[in-house]
Amino acid sequence: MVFPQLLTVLDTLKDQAKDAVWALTSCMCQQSAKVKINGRTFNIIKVLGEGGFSFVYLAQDDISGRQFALKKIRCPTGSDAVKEAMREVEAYRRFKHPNIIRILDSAVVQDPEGEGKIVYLFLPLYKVRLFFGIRPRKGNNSPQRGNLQDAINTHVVNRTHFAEQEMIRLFKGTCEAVRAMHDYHVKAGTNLPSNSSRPKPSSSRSRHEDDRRHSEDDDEMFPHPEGDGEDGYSYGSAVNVPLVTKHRMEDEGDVVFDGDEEIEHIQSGANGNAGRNEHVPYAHRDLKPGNVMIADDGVTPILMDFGSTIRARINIENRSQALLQQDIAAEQSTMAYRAPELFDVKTGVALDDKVDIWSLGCTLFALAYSHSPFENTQTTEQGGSIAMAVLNAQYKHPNSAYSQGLKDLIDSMLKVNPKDRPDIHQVISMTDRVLQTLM
Ligand SMILES: Nc1ncnc2c1ncn2[C@@H]1O[C@H](COP(=O)(O)OP(=O)(O)OP(=O)(O)O)[C@@H](O)[C@H]1O
Repeated sequence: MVFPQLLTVLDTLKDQAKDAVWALTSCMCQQSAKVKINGRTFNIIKVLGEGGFSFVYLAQDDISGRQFALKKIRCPTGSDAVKEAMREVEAYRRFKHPNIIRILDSAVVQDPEGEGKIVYLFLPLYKVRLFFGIRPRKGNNSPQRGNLQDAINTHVVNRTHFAEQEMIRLFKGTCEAVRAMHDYHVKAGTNLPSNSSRPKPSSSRSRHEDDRRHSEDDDEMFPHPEGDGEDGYSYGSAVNVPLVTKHRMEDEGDVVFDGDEEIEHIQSGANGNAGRNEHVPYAHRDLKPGNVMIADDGVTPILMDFGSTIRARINIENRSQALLQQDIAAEQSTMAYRAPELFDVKTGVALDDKVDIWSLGCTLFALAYSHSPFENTQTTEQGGSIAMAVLNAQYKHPNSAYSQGLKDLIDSMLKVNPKDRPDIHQVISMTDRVLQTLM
């Protein structure tokens, strides 16, 4: 059955190409493309970024002039892509923290150019000041902007590097965002769906390809466009656009989109534990410099991109569950930052939030030395795979002026056995200690 899969790949590529051409032509012709959502018109000023399954645009409300980052996720017909996108929306809503990006609004519309749907996420805009992809040299008073990967790239081009204190502060803010996820609590007595109902993707298929195999029956899961009280944006009541379906999302924690087959309405206090909070850790699962924005103040890191976020604790009881988790990780977590236990998922173990600690170790290493510890290693340069380097924790610190405390902190997170890694609280304490030695 090569042909249906091939057609699906071609369809996905065609969709991506359409977005790219649209973005390019609107840029070159100096005229702004427009998108109409819920009766409101938004001018698309430019492309801010492109991910595996989405484009992020700078969009401006025609009437108020207010600007947003508008993330557009194309969801082909007959797929689970909408559910996946809604899971991302739900994750954005779930975590409220100064170092975590908040979602202002979301909408699901019929794709005017195809049979599928489009999920739009309205996010606060973080300004990126780039000159052909390169931020200006330090010393010209322009604050750090873009994401941490942009900052790393700028350092590479300018042959500079982060000052240790600055780097540690950015890292600590990122860790505090991660702590909010690992420490997530829900009201007692809630019925939490399991992660295990997720359909089995194949590592040889893209998310969209795989999605096509599932029936489209989840329109009622779409969210109601919502404003947020604290200077968030609201569509108001005008609804004269192809907003295909909408669904009121309850307050935080009430509706969960974790299982593909289930939406569970959580009943607080149902088992008599009302008043106590239950610890339900979430893992980001794709921590890397490219997923941490630097806020407009130039110093506050903001964690974003919750497309891979999942409840952290997953018991692996049999081989098929192990392969499923391996496939999900292969599809959704960036290889050079992915924990070893996700490359080779073992039966009879539990995956947990320590996968993020490994990625934090890789992230801090990348801030210090411009690349993940498992890129540009002797193993990979000699043709060995990143996976082999990761599974053996094969890396070494390049020569640098960074403190031994910083190097020890990185090493503590890059332990092959997750149990040997510190938890996020310990990482933050260790980070504080390194910071103190620098002041
Ligand atoms: N709020 C924002 N303000 C400014 N730029 C943003 C914003 N959100 C995203 N971007 C830009 O768009 C890029 C892609 O965003 P994001 O990581 O959310 O997309 P994605 O499709 O999930 O990506 P990936 O495939 O890497 O996981 C970011 O790296 C960033 O450069």
